[in-house]
Amino acid sequence: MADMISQNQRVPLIAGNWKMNLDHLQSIAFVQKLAWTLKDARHDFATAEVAVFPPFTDLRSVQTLVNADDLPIAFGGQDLSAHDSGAYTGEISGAFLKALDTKYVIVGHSERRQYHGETDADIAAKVAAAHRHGIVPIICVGETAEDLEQHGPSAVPVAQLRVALEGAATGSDIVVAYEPVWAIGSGLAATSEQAQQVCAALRGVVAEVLGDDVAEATRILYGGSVKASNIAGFMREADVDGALVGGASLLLEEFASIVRFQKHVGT
Ligand SMILES: O=C[C@H](O)COP(=O)(O)O
Repeated sequence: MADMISQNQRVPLIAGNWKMNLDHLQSIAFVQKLAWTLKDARHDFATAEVAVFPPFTDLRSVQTLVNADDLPIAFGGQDLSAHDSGAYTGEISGAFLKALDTKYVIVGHSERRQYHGETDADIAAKVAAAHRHGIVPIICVGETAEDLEQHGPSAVPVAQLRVALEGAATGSDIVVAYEPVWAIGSGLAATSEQAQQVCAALRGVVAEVLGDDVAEATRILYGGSVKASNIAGFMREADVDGALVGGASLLLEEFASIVRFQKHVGT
């Protein structure tokens, strides 16, 4: 069946990373309004999956709401520990995230690399931890402005992904997010052509490490100053299967508009 899988069969994922914004009460209001807005707009969730990534302290509230109202919105953690339990003050285990029904976890976000000194090896260990607990890691990679100048657009993200995939368990799902650091929160998004070039190279790494079938089925997202006004260009690209959205994921109407831009699936 491998040759039957095409990029058109990858259901796009629009993921909203709230970073350190919205407390547990605000998270309930936001998710409820997002669900209403998408329902009013008759959003077809089969054509674009929606996920939010609240702070850890919000996850139980979001889970309770999503489960009680049976909302078609996935949620995940912004990070997890490489360890399963023990004396690791401040860390959150994949087991705890799984117990709250989290489907995804962001791993290796550039803010974790920059402010918490996470290395590629740490990130590989976190990918392994996510898979141990049945959580899909969204593996973030991306180059800084200096990397771009010195090595071009693909070299650093490709090298980062190669190491991160050392932690991936055979047969377990992954999502990759290409987030050029210079585009995050800067208002200066990559062009859709730049995103396509790097996402295609990243798909090549997935193929090399995990095989062609996995590469064909893996969603690769673009992140960095995504807005309702530029999502269409990214989604037209063959190797871009959605977006990891930061600032715009906190703006209800803006985020709903990004979600509603649908790539045609199964055509
Ligand atoms: O995780 C999301 C990214 O860091 C992108 O953030 P941004 O959309 O605010 O540029």
